[in-house]
Amino acid sequence: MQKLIIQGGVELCGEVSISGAKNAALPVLCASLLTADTLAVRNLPRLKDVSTMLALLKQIGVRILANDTGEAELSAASITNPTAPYDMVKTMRAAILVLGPLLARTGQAHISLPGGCAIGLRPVDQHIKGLQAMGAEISIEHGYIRAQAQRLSGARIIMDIVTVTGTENLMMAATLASGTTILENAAREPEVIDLANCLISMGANIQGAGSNTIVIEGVECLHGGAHSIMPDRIETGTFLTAVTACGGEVHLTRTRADTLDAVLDKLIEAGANIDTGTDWIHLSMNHRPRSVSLRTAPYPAFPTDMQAQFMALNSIADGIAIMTETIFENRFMHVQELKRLNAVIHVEGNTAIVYGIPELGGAHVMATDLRASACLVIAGLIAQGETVIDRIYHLDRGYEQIERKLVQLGAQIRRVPAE
Ligand SMILES: CC(=O)N[C@H]1[C@@H](OP(=O)(O)OP(=O)(O)OC[C@H]2O[C@@H](n3ccc(=O)[nH]c3=O)[C@H](O)[C@@H]2O)O[C@H](CO)[C@@H](O)[C@@H]1O
Ligand SMILES: C=C(OP(=O)(O)O)C(=O)O
Repeated sequence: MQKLIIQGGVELCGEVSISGAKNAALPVLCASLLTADTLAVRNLPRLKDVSTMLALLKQIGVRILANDTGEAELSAASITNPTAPYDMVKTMRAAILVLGPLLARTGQAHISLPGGCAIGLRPVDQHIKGLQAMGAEISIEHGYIRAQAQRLSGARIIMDIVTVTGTENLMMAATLASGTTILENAAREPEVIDLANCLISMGANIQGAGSNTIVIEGVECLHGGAHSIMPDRIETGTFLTAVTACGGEVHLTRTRADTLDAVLDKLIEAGANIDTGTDWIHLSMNHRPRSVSLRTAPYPAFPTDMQAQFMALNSIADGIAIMTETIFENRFMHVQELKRLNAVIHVEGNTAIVYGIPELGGAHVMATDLRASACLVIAGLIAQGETVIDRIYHLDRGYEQIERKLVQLGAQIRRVPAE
C-alpha cells in the first residue's frame, strides 16, 4: 500500500484550484439512469469514488464516454442489469444512490446492503421507508435490497432524521412518480441543490431544494441534460484549515464561499483573515490559531466532514476546544493517531476535549477513513519532523491530487509505493 511522507513545520503559501464536489458528482452521475437520453456532466473530480461509480453504472448498462478533463457523457438508453453488487457497494456507500433511479425507471433494483463502515452504522432505513411510501415492494434477501414497483406514486414522506443521500435517492425516484411527492425534514446540503438543478435541466419539476421541504411533481419521462458539478466545499475547507493551522497565505479559485459559512466563521474565530469573492477565497494567517469549539450538525451548521480536519487545527491551537460529533457515532478514529503525534485529546462519548499544545512531533500513523486521512495530512504538515501516513487509499476516494496541490503551496509531501 502507498504511503505519504511529510516533512512538517513549513508555512503554506500559493494558489490552489478546487475540484468538483465528490458528494455532488456521485448523485448527479446516478441521475443519468433516469433518462434514455444523454446526460453531459462537466467538472467531475478525478477521484476513486467517481471511477467506482462510473464502473457501477457501466455494468448496469449505461454507455459512458469520459475523458480525463472531467467531462463525461452518460447514456442509459437500455438498462440491462439493475444491480449494484456487494464488491462495489462495499468500497463506496454512495452506490445506494442507484436504488431510487433504477426503481423509478425500470421498476426493479437489486442493491447490496451497504454495511457498517468505519465512521458509524449508517443504515438505509429512511431510503427504504420513503420508497415503500411511494408504493415499492422491498425485501432484504441474502444481504441485498430487492425492490420492485409498477410506476411509483407520489407521497408525503416525513424523514425521521435528516439524511443527505436519503433525500437525494427519494428526490430522484419522485421525478418519475405519478403525482406529487413532498419530502419533509429533507437535507438542505448544497449538493442536494446541485442535484436538483441537474434534474431540473433534464425536465424534472422540483421546488424547495435547499429548504427542508422539497416538492416534486412527477413527470412521464425525463430528457437529456447538461450539468457542471459544483465546487467541493469540503476540499475547500480542508485547504483553508491546513493553512490556518500551518500559517501562510492561500488563494483558492473555482470555489464557492457561500457554501461554507459555518466553516469560514470558525476559521475567523481561530484567527484567520478571510476575503471572499463569487468564485474565490483568500485566507492569511500569521500567528498561532486560537482553539475553536464546535458541534457538527446538518447543513447549514458545521459539517461532520470537516470535524477531523478541525481537530488537527485544535491540537496545536491556543486553548481548549470542545468538539461534539452529532452525525456519526464513530467518527473520532483519528484521535488515537493524533495522539501518536503528541496531541492531547480526551474523548467522552460523542465529545472530544482537545487541549492545544504549542507543537506536534512527526510519527508513523495510519489513515482509517477519508476525513481522518485529511486530518492526519494536516497534522503531519503542522508537526516538526517526519510523519508517515499509511493506508492513504482512503484519501484518493475524496481528494483529487492532494499532494500535488499541497506541493504547489510549498508543502514537503511525497507519495511512495509500499515496500
Ligand atoms: C456521498 C455523500 O453525500 N456522503 C455524505 C452524506 O452521507 P450519507 O448520506 O450517507 O449520510 P446521511 O446524511 O444519510 O447520514 C446522517 C445520519 O443519518 C443516519 N441515517 C441515514 C440514513 C438512513 O436511512 N438512516 C439513518 O439512520 C446515518 O447513520 C447518520 O447517522 O452525508 C453525510 C452527512 O453530512 C456526509 O458525511 C457524507 O460525506
Ligand atoms: C463520509 C464521507 O463520504 P461517504 O459518504 O462517501 O462515505 C465523506 O465524504 O467524508
